[in-house]
Amino acid sequence: MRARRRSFTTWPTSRRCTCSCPCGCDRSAARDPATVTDKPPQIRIGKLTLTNFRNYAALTARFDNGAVVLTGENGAGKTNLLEAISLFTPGRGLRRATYGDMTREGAAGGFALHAKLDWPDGPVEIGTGAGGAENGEAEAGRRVRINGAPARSADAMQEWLRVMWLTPAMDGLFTGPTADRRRFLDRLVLTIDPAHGRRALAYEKAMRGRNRLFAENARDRTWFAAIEAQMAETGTAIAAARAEMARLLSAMIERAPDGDIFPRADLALSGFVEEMVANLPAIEVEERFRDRLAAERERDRAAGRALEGPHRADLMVRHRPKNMPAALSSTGEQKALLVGIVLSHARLTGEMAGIAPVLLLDEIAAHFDHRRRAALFDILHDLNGQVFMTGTEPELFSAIADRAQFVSVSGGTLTAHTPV
Ligand SMILES: Nc1ncnc2c1ncn2[C@@H]1O[C@H](COP(=O)(O)OP(=O)(O)OP(=O)(O)O)[C@@H](O)[C@H]1O
Repeated sequence: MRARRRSFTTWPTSRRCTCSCPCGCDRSAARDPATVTDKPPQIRIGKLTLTNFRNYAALTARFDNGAVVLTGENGAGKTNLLEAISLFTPGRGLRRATYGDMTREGAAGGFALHAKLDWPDGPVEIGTGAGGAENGEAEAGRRVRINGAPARSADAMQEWLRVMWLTPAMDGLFTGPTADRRRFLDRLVLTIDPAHGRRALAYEKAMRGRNRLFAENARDRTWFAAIEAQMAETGTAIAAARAEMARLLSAMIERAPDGDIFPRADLALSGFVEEMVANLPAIEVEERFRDRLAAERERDRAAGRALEGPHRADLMVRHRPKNMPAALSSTGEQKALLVGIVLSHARLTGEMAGIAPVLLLDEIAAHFDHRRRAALFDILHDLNGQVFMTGTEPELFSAIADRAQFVSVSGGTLTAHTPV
């Protein structure tokens, strides 16, 4: 299978993704073009194994359908299962918890997760795990294996699987702190462009270095200039990637066939660097950002941190039909808006990464009436990606009774059951 690839065209060539992934770089030459279809292929998690993860001591689950409905009482372990799947991407998963918290209470040695992916040209095995701190040592970091061989970083998983999620904790995204929207935006970027995580880490490292110099009351101009050049370079790349994502996603939202069910969103970015990126070549943005950091060094010294930069950017969303900020929309409208963004992003991922993403939709059905639920299930089916949905009552999913695998979750075990 040859992954269909498109690159983020506005980035400077030197900052384009250079990893071996299907996001716009040189991967997949060995794949068979004969299997290319109009829709991106569904990459399905066929088998999932959890060891000492949250309330699962040892679980092996098999999924034989593109739509999986997980139902069970509160506290049964539905979200824990989604969280486990969200760890087949870089980062700390959908709860952003510590590895210690993810490890089953009382278990020594951390947790382990394993997924067998059904790729069109054969199975791919991904294993990941973390934790296992002993004698008060720092928690051990994340380990990743692909087809049995250790991977250099968690980024490697993105070559084989793209995962995006929507959880009830994100219901307040438009009204909550800027940091949550920024994180959401970065997750949207990362799902399509695996290099984004490395850029963010490099920027944060440089910024922490500068903050440390402030804390030590250092005044070495050469040292500051070197760190600020790093911040400017990586910060501009971050802002450019975000701006490109906003542009591509907006174009996809425009094309969305379901705009009347899930209202179209207008997206914009605010932030010192993000706003420059929209109007100037990257090289000039980088220079201006570097100059600004130097010029505002004393202001930042007084604050103990950088007061401007991509770490302060915001994603601004408007409800187009209502022509008002998303934050002023009703709870249901905000949820519909967010679902619309995630669906358009899933389409974009399919087009750009060449594989349909796995979607994790926690308690997705609860907010919507029957008509919207039925429409959502049709759209998800059409997207062709594997989707895991949770809910306390199977009745909420009656509209896909004949198209989904229904699984009942209880106390760390899974049982297949017949839909109602
Ligand atoms: N590290 C851990 N070890 C053991 N159990 C844990 C751990 N972390 C969380 N749990 C337990 O996992 C259980 C299931 O949580 P989960 O959030 O998956 O439930 P849920 O089925 O999604 O429920 P709800 O419908 O209320 O959202 C909780 O009872 C919680 O106490």
